[in-house]
Amino acid sequence: MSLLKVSNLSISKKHNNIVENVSFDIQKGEWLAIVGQSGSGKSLTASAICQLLVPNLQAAGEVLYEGENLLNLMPKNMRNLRGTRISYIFQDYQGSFTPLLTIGQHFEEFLKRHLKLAKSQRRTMAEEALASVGLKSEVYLRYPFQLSGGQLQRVSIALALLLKPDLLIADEPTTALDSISSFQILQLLADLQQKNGCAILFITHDLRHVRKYADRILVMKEGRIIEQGEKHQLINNPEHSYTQLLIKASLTLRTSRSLFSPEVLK
Ligand SMILES: Nc1ncnc2c1ncn2[C@@H]1O[C@H](COP(=O)(O)OP(=O)(O)OP(=O)(O)O)[C@@H](O)[C@H]1O
Repeated sequence: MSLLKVSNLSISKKHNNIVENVSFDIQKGEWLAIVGQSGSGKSLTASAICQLLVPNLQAAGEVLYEGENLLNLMPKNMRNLRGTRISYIFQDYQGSFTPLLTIGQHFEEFLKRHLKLAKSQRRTMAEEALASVGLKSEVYLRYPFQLSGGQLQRVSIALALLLKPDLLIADEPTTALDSISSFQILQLLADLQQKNGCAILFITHDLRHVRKYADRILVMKEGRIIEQGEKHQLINNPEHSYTQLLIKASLTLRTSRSLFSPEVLK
């Protein structure tokens, strides 16, 4: 059975569809990538899953998780589910932090909201989470502006995975990072996924990352899914001319043999 099943999801503004009849499912522990050029509707699709669309946009259709259509969930229930069962990390990781709160205070707020624990237990849990993403415990006392982009994105991942969600939605999590930090962050996500077994819905327009990490790929164009399939099948035998173009474009970006060597791309 699928972990999450999206059926005929449409997103509209004043009755004009921006995303149209999108259907896909995510299996437990799977890494599913949504690719497509800028403006194709990837982020809106991801945001709609947990009711994160801005108020001028409406979602219709079905997002089935544990027998419930998440589009109809009451706001309070959705807030409880978000961050615990389904978590997000975004490209704009800085925007996810409150500048005047330390990293530790972010953990405190999050844990107090979702769990009943003693202060010392919360501190231990936060420090273990920081360690799991390769950060020292001293980061707990720092403010967001005192961390690099890569470090801050690591904190976002630690917070997103803190309560062991079933699904992590990662919306272009490395776009704002340099290429070395990007690969480190993605490798970290892959390692944590191995450990935690969560599924990842990975939004990107960079096929290089998809080649390495995804199990399945879904291609969007102008608000619709035009092709989806298992990674090797889709990359080696793309049916749609747009998918062929995307793959060709990603191949011309080959700059270093090591980055794209068969070992890396396997
Ligand atoms: N609040 C909004 N009101 C109206 N149109 C919007 C709104 N948000 C996004 N759009 C439009 O919806 C379309 C899809 O946007 P979306 O952000 O999902 O694209 P994307 O594929 O994620 O692009 P990118 O890779 O650049 O993030 C775009 O044309 C965008 O301009």
